Amino acid sequence: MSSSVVISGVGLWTPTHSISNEELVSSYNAWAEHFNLENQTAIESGDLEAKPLSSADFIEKVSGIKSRYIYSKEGTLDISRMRPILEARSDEQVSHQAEMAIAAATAALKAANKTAADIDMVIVSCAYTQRSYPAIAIEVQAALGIQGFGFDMLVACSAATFGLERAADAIKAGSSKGVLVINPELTSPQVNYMDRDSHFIFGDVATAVVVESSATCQSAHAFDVLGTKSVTSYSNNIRSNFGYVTRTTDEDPYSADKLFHQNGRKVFKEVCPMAAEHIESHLQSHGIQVSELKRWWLHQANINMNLLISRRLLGRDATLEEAPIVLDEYANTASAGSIIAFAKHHEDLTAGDIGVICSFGAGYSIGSLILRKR
Ligand SMILES: CCCCCCCC(=O)SCCNC(=O)CCNC(=O)[C@H](O)C(C)(C)COP(=O)(O)OP(=O)(O)OC[C@H]1O[C@@H](n2cnc3c(N)ncnc32)[C@H](O)[C@@H]1OP(=O)(O)O
Repeated sequence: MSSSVVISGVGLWTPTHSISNEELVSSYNAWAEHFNLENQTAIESGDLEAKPLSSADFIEKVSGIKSRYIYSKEGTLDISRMRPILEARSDEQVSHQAEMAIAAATAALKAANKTAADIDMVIVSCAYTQRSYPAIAIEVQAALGIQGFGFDMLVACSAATFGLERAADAIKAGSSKGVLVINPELTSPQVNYMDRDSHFIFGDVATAVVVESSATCQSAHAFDVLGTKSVTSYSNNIRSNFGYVTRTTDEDPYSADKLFHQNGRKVFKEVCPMAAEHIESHLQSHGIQVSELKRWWLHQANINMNLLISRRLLGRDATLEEAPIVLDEYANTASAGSIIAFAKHHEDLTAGDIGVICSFGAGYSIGSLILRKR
């Protein structure tokens, strides 16, 4: 029998610190009230807009998010700062993002029953890297003692699925024996905790996946990769203008447009049908009916988006068993969300069960993998 591409292990690293909606809203509202008091005259004369108050009930109702993990909680809720404090590290120390990546990668290797010697390609794939070079992937490669090569790639919310497609292609082509795809999503430095409409959306986490050939697989919970599909379509509705060019344009590097910002309603309206059509056409191209799907490991941006996407395809709401939700605990973790759902909800499937991992978000970018339990 010919060999296939398999996902043989997944690892999840969760930060120890978390912030509940109530804590977050209490800090934001204290900051907003302080801002409004300090700027009372300008607000009363109409020169400045008052900062509106946030609400924990609103957040849970519109997003399904109850809490989020954060790499460093210190400073984030302090109304004189409103951003995390991360200690600066020397060139000789492991970088913050590599530390997260190594923890998730180590867990993935263990789950796959593999060691560093079985891997020859490391992809660090996420929404942001904390520096441009040397690549975080090469730092991780060195720390784990992997021979071969590594590189970073950025595709916002679809970084994990796009990275997995690159890995699957390398295994299929025979150019790699084992690939680690790692998603250290350190989102908190880019969250605008002073923006009522987006302060609640993101959390920090790291996930990692081992991709190899069925010929070398020694895992009890492996999945054949039946197909991969990636699509992008340019949109400004989710954007961050943060970048190395800012130094030369003399703009304020801390201004709101340099942080995550979005037109959430438009994203919701435009991305849901795109993601539903993407999943349907991907399944069709493999002769698989939507009704045959045992599990949907969907991107975790908003519970209502996930319900809408499954409803469009199933004609009813997917159950939590069919389409597990992790964003109540983790919030939106950019590309890692669908992989967290996979990490927490795959061991109960039986041989032959089919599931789909699907990401959707900034770019716009949509990526999917059809998996079958071995
Ligand atoms: C930092 C890391 C970045 C990672 C890379 C990027 C990865 C991604 O692509 S992730 C982003 C993907 N984006 C999405 O999936 C967004 C999809 N959209 C959504 O989830 C929703 O639109 C959501 C939750 C943002 C807002 O929900 P929605 O129902 O559309 O509310 P919205 O229209 O904004 O506001 C409704 C009302 O509540 C108010 N409101 C907004 N925020 C709040 C709040 N926190 N508290 C109270 N009221 C609020 C609004 O002002 C509005 O009032 P009005 O009706 O008077 O204008």
